[in-house]
Amino acid sequence: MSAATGSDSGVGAALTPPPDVASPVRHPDAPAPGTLLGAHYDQCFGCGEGQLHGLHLEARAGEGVTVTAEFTVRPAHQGAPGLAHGGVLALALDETLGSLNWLLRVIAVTGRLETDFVRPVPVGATLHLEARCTGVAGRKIYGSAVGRIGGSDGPVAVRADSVFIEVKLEHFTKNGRPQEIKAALADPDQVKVARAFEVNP
Ligand SMILES: CCCCCCCCCCCC(=O)SCCNC(=O)CCNC(=O)[C@H](O)C(C)(C)COP(=O)(O)OP(=O)(O)OC[C@H]1O[C@@H](n2cnc3c(N)ncnc32)[C@H](O)[C@@H]1OP(=O)(O)O
Repeated sequence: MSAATGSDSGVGAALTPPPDVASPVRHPDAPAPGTLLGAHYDQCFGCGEGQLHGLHLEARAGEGVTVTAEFTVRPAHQGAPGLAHGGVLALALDETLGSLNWLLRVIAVTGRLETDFVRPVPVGATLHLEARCTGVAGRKIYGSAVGRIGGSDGPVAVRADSVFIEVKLEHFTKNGRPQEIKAALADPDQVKVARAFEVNP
């Protein structure tokens, strides 16, 4: 069996929520609309301040189960001369969609991310992102996001649909490299963040 077909988990699964999908429920303890969410991990390439060339994406809680975020493209993020790499833009969408989990208070990882690149995004441009959870079906969390340039009401440059899959904290402690796991578990701020993601911490 090839790596690509590993467990066959989710292969071919649609990004369209099933008919029995439930509306997402904002957790009562979710950060208030307007709150800056902060990094879920200092070393995250999407949001961590500890990553020199990372995106340093800043996400903010919105109404319901929505978030907004901003990311300014730097020279380290280029694919073509003067233009953001598509993978970096997909990362920005992934990270913004992942931030929805702060509002659900669920730990989840990206299962599938489908991205449309609509306009080139130059170095120096700020990508204004908005994501919303479109439904929850069992462990599957559906979402959509767009990224605009030229302002928060500017034209759409990128968009994505996603399915995140809810996991337990053990997903990270069992699969991550021991030295980073040990450091994270020894950091009270990191443990606090992990608890903020979990229902009934
Ligand atoms: C400390 C700070 C914390 C907070 C940490 C937050 C981190 C956020 C980081 C940013 C986001 C990322 O980049 S996360 C990193 C990138 N992603 C990953 O590394 C994930 C790697 N994949 C996996 O580990 C696994 O495949 C899982 C966990 C996704 C699924 O495995 P599993 O747990 O065995 O689940 P399984 O039973 O197979 O499937 C459960 C249900 O989900 C569906 N499903 C499974 N995979 C997919 C898929 N790819 N696309 C669609 N649907 C899928 C199945 O059809 C099934 O639906 P049904 O039968 O129930 O209908």
